[in-house]
Amino acid sequence: MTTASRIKLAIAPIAWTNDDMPELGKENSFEQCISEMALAGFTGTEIGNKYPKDPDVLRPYLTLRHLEVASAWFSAFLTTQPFEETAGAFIKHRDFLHAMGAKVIVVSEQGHSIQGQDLPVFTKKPVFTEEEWQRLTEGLEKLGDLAAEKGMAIVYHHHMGTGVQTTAEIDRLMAETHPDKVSLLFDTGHLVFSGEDPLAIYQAHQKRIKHIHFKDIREDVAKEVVAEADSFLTGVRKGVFTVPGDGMIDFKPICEAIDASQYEGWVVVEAEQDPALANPLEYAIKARNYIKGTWAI
Ligand SMILES: O=C1C[C@@H](O)[C@H](O)[C@@H](O)C1=O
Ligand SMILES: [Co+2]
Repeated sequence: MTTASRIKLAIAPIAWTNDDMPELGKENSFEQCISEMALAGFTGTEIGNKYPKDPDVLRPYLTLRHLEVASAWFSAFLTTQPFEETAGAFIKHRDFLHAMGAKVIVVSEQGHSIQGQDLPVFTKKPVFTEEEWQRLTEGLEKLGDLAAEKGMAIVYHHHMGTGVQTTAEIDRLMAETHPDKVSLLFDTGHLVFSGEDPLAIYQAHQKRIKHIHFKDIREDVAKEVVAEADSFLTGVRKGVFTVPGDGMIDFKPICEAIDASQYEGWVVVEAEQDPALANPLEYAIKARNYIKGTWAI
């Protein structure tokens, strides 16, 4: 199989309207966002806060633009709330994604997360206790069972400012969950921002990786976030993330590793930055051109 027949390219709406900071891009409409995704040459999208919540309303908007739903983010609170609360919200999210034809569900543990708080992201990230690790791994396996009821899989999103951010934390999560129940999302931007080696992580966990986010890092801004003890969201506002090809990450060896693993699924360009400073259509085209030039897709 060729790269182009194994991999589909999507883009996340977070560059147009930011769910973590809805004031960023509030002027950008839903239809502008999805039209510009299609115009830039993408065939998939994730879900943003301006998207219609009813699958029957959303579907025709996307079909008109030849866009599919790749997946969407789900915040779990397995370490801080009774399982039933996360499960109830998860089932609604799963059923929405299933109705939209998605195969994977992005899950991130937000119990104790500081990603939305005004705290230094490098020094105040949570570290789970043994009991929290157990609640997390058992809860994720149960979410994996719920996903499997619909023929879907959960893909865990390691993330800055959370209890699963570093290489050791990702390794532990993978070691302590069953491969048939919990898969992994590989996000280049979060790994490099955290100081991890994305290629090594890809190679270590390639059999578990079922969803990919491509974002690049502006190295000078990443250094400033450390030096000034900035929060995650301050880093985003300052422009730590950008599209592939516009930052410090060498995507060529990563694309080669993805090819070598015969990965089948979505690669989602996800580069949240202030749309008033980085025009979303311009950056979407920049990302599409860079990927075309680096990879045979
Ligand atoms: O996948 C993601 C979803 C966002 O809401 C998040 O904060 C971002 O950084 C990300 O990687
Ligand atoms: Co991501």
